[in-house]
Order: sequence, then structure tokens, then C-alpha cells
Amino acid sequence: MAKGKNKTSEERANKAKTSNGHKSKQHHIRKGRQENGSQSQEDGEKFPVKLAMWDFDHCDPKRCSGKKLERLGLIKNLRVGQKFSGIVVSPNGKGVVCPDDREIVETFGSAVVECSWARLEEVPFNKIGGKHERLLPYLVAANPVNYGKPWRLNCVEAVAACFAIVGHTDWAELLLSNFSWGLTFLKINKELIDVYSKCTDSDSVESAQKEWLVKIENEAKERKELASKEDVWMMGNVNRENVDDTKEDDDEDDDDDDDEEEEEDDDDDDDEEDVEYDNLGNIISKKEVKVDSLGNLIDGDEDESSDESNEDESEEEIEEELYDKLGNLIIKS
Ligand SMILES: C[S@@+](CC[C@H](N)C(=O)[O-])C[C@H]1O[C@@H](n2cnc3c(N)ncnc32)[C@H](O)[C@@H]1O
Repeated sequence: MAKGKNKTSEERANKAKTSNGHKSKQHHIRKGRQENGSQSQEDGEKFPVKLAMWDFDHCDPKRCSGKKLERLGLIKNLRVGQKFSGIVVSPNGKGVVCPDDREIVETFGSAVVECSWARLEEVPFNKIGGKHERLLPYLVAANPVNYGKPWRLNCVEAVAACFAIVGHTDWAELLLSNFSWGLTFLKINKELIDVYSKCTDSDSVESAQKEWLVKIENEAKERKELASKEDVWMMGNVNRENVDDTKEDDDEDDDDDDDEEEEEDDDDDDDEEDVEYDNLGNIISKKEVKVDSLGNLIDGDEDESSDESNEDESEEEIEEELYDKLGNLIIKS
């Protein structure tokens, strides 16, 4: 049967509208469909089960995974007021998706709410959804907008996660392979999806999620401890721990600022006050070192008047010590 042959003109007009009844931002939907030469999902030939979404048109059409699925003819748009009989993966869900949902998914499919995470309060959740609204358990996003963030999946990740948890990784792969980053979602969550898919009901998935969260929290603590130990070595101050051990002050904050510690030490230590180092590590004495015109050391602790007297003294001595051409000392009479 030809595409759209049975549709009334009103139905056809509705197709380009969002769940709000507004004209969709996605002006190129029809073009995309023609380019793909694909039949819509309503015709039942593009995907093994029904996929649907309420689209609130909050997102940039170019980055929106729901709109892309629509362009590909894989997902059907639902209106506000319309309910869905399959598993609705929604921030308004109560229990989490679980393997026991498999039959519902296989029979009625899955739906999502295409909206912005920042505008959830604008979504009339009471007018959408269905009997089987579900949250997703802990999984990490791989999409470029929220990469690495747990729970914040986009629409295609959400539906794919639902399929994978109920044991249909094949359908999850089929959907995600339309996105360059898509299969990464399954890769980074593989271990966890395996765990969830071996559960039974919602409660068992939630317990598995809890155990996983404890496990990753412990791993993060261990990594942090290891990193702080490695930091000590990276700083190259292998004596640092010994220095801390000899300190009488056990203030924990001391560990945070070594420079401050050293400055305090310097202040307390009168002997070191005069010692400075040049670029090569040579000691520079802060005490003023004076040398006379002949390179003789003049004691810096003495005052100027005594310096003068010293100078005079040495000049006198030089005057006294004269030598003849043969280097013999001439003694003045
Ligand atoms: C908020 S929208 C954001 C969509 C995004 N703009 C995109 O490009 O796909 C993501 C939808 O996926 C589903 N979803 C994602 N993560 C979920 C989770 N942890 N629990 C329940 N539903 C979730 C919900 O239907 C949610 O409304």
C-alpha cells in the first residue's frame, strides 16, 4: 500500500506537528524521508516493534536524536492526550525498566518523551504516558551533548537501553547504529547492562543498581587515595614524609600547603635566616660582605667609622711594605 494512502488530510497535516500541536521545527522531515526512500514506522516495515515519542520541540533539530529517528521513519509522533500501551521510558516513571517488561515491549513497543532536561516542568506528564511508565536504572550517556553523565540519556539511548535490559540488544544495536557515537553507548555500559538483563523485576534491577553504585563509589575512593600517594612521588620531595614526622604540630592542613610550611619553618629558624641560594644552589650569605680595593675581606659587622679606620690602617701597612727591584723588602727607617 502506498505511503499515507489511508490518511485523512487532517492526519497528514498533524504529522508535521509536535505534541503541543505546534508546527514542528523540523521543516526538513519530509525531505529526509524522501531522501531515505523509507516507509514510515506506522507501515510496520522499518523496525520490529512500535517506537513512539511525544515531541515538545524543545531541542535543536540538528542535535535531537528523537527527530533523527523521525527523519529516518523509525519513530511515530504522539499527541498530548494520547496514551501509549507499551513501556514508556520517562522521567515521570515510577519503577525501573526490568527484564520482566520484555513481553510488554515485544507486544506494544516503547515510547519516550522528547523534551529538554532543563524544561521538564513544562511537560504535561498527566496528559501523556501510559500504564507502564518506567525510569531507567543507572547507565551512562555516550551522546555528545551529555557524554559521561549518568541517567541523562537522550531518546535513542533511552529506548535502546530499554531494549537491551529486556534482552533485545539486537534491537538496541539496530537503533544506535544510526548514530556515529551510538554503539559506544552499549560498549561503555556493557557490564552493567549484562547485570540488569539477568535480573527479573523492577526491585531486583534497583538492588543491582544500588550494589553497582556502592562498588563504583569504593573504586573512586581507592583511586583518590592512590592518586594522592602518587602525588607525593610526583612532587619529587622524598623527604617530605620524614619532615612531617619530625614536626610537633599535627595540624592536618599542613599537608595542603608545603610552601607555607617551609616559610613558617624559616621564620622559626634563626640560623637559616641568613642563608640564600643562587640559581646554581650555591649559598649566598645575606650578611653584607665587603671587600677592600685589594680584595681583602672587611668584617661587615663593624660600623662605617671603623671600616674607614681599617682602610686607613691597611693603606698604612702597604705604604710601609715597599720592595726594591729585586723584590727585597725596603724597611723604612
Ligand atoms: C529529556 S529527553 C532529551 C532528548 C534529547 N534532546 C535527544 O536528543 O534525544 C530524553 C528522554 O529520554 C528518556 N530518558 C532518558 N534518560 C532517562 C532516565 N534515566 N529515566 C527515564 N527516562 C529517561 C525520557 O523519555 C526523556 O524524556
